[in-house]
Amino acid sequence: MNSKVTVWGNGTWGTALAQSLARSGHEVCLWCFVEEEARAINANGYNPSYLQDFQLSPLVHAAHALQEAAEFSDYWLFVTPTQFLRATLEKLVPFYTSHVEIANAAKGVEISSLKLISQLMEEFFPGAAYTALSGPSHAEEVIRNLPMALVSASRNRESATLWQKLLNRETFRVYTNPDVTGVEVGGAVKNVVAIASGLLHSLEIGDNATAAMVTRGLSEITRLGVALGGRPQTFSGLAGIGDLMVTAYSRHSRNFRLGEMIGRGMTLNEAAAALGQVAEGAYTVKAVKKLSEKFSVEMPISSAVHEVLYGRLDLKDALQNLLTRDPKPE
Ligand SMILES: NC(=O)C1=CN([C@@H]2O[C@H](COP(=O)(O)OP(=O)(O)OC[C@H]3O[C@@H](n4cnc5c(N)ncnc54)[C@H](O)[C@@H]3O)[C@@H](O)[C@H]2O)C=CC1
Ligand SMILES: O=C(CO)COP(=O)(O)O
Repeated sequence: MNSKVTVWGNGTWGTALAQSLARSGHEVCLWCFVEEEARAINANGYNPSYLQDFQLSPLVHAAHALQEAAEFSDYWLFVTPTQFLRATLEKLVPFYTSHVEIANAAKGVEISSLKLISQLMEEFFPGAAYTALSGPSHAEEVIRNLPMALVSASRNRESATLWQKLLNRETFRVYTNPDVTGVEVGGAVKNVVAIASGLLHSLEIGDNATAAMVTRGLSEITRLGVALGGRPQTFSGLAGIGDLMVTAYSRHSRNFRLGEMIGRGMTLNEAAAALGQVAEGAYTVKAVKKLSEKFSVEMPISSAVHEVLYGRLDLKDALQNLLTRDPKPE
């Protein structure tokens, strides 16, 4: 089926997803927060700000006007950074109709409300069909059409299957999953562990230490996910360990690179500016800290990342604290 899809967000991931949808023959309206970027994409056929080296399919066109993008299609795919999503959704309420199928491919937890993205969508579009798309998927590889796989998670099987059909191709494999909460927690919190991985990398303390930290990181992601209602098995799937691996071990990862830069001496603000792209883990960690307190979930790695980024704890002291915790069963 060839359809029309609106992609809300022309950052690195939105641009790669738009191109991927066009490769499957879908017509795409790529909504741009910045008006000049929409103009430049339509004039030159590539995104001047993200993935500049890649010519976009003629099936992709850009729009800045919310109404134009909203009325273009009944398939709305959000790729807006999480902390900006509320302001975007507020403006879209007047254009929403019950025909619209909503999907989201951004990863994070809203700091102000501690809501997952599915809960934010429910706040603005009560009862809407909603699907979370998540898994190991660096945009830099997707835009080059290299093979990957992700999860289409919805409580409504028809919606999960609909997005699977829209997106699935040989190089873009899509698996359905009913566990929206688990998939969203996995995608959001792995970014915090990826920052920890970058921090450890800067200390050059070895692969063993990173493997141990990432594995214990998966434990705390799972603990939080299950406390919020997710299924344990989701965390051993693509949206759990799969995404954790690709983010904690890849040079493409914004979160890994942010952690590495901070570990080498930059402040958070300096590292974020040098990155020039969103590293969601730096925001999600604030929400995770509050959630872990609210649900009494022990999350020592996330807590250490929070202290290093926002507290006064030196990285080496944070590591020392982790290494000297009381021994316990796995
Ligand atoms: N880059 C990647 O490979 C992947 C990213 N993601 C997730 O996708 C989401 C977007 O990430 P990227 O595309 O990498 O970000 P990016 O940093 O490349 O782009 C950020 C986008 O946000 C827009 N923006 C800036 N201020 C805004 C505002 N106030 N309101 C609305 N939009 C605003 C920018 O114009 C730009 O389009 C994040 O949640 C990220 O975790 C998920 C999978 C892969
Ligand atoms: O979510 C991602 C890959 O699946 C991208 O992670 P980064 O934002 O750290 O690059």
